[in-house]
Amino acid sequence: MAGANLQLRHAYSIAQFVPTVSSTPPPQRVRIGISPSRVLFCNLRATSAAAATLRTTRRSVTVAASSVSSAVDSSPSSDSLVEERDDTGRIPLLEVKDLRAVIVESRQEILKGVNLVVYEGEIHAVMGKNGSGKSTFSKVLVGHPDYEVTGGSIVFKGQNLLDMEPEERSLAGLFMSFQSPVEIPGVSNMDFLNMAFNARKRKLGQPELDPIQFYSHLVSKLEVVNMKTDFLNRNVNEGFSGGERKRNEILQLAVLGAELAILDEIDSGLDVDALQDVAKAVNGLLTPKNSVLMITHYQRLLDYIKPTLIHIMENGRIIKTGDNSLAKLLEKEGYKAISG
Ligand SMILES: Nc1ncnc2c1ncn2[C@@H]1O[C@H](COP(=O)(O)OP(=O)(O)OP(=O)(O)O)[C@@H](O)[C@H]1O
Repeated sequence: MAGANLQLRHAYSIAQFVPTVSSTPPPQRVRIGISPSRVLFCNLRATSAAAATLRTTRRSVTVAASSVSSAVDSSPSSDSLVEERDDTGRIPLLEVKDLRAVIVESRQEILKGVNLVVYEGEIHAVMGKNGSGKSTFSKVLVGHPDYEVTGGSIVFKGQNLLDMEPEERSLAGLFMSFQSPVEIPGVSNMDFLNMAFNARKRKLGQPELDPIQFYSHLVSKLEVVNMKTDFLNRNVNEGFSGGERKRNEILQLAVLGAELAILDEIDSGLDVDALQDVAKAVNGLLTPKNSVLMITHYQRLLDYIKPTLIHIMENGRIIKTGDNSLAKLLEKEGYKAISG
């Protein structure tokens, strides 16, 4: 299929990025022509061609790579645990400072000053009531065109993320697993992953793998997520159960790698075995150099993927940060124990 244009009858999560398919509700089915050579990242699912049409969350104001001294909001309720964190000599992977963002169409402000610092090798969990802004925060990080950043800064590996297109963010090492991964009928999982993998290799100036070499690489990753090889021949996410889609997302992460993996509710819809498999896979991908930012509603995920810090988001801000005891408190007493 090399050289042939693929007609992706259902764009992958491009459906969540391409503005021509506007934001309400995010369509699951769009028609888009895409060349294999242009599939740069299956994580952001933005092609070079598609990305050119994206409205980005780029901000006109130049943002200096300013330091963010605390991982928490300046709110008095911030947890002392973070303030006491010894950051000496540590390299921040992600620094978010006073981030504000609105929905492009309605101009409604959703993020109202988010502060967060993630260091290399850390796992951060973001929790919070429905509608508090968790998914919006993660989508703004990857450059979702539904949102416009109106203030603050995001620095990733010392670079101003807000000056980067979604696909550049992906190349820089951001991966996002969406709550509802979409289908791409007509494109096998194997081909899709191979194209995305090679596109990234090309960009990094590294040798590409031919289909046979790539298959060997992929099989080892399948084991990591406990997926059968049958899934490779099936079209991307087509007919996959909710749990299979989540595993497939983690397979993409395993294949492509990322310095910061943003996992939005990877635990939703998973049975206990699948949850353990996915958690094991995520843990297996962790190194002292890469980090995870995961959004979850439940303590059970945190039993398997132990977070360095847990942040509670409320009304578009992080109002509290703490350790695992925060999640346990939530599980026991609900958000009233935190937000009062
Ligand atoms: N594109 C959009 N169009 C309209 N409203 C939006 C859009 N994106 C976010 N919102 C609104 O912003 C608020 C925050 O949504 P978001 O999905 O970030 O919350 P959340 O904390 O992830 O919620 P949940 O836990 O239910 O997944 C919600 O009220 C939501 O309806």
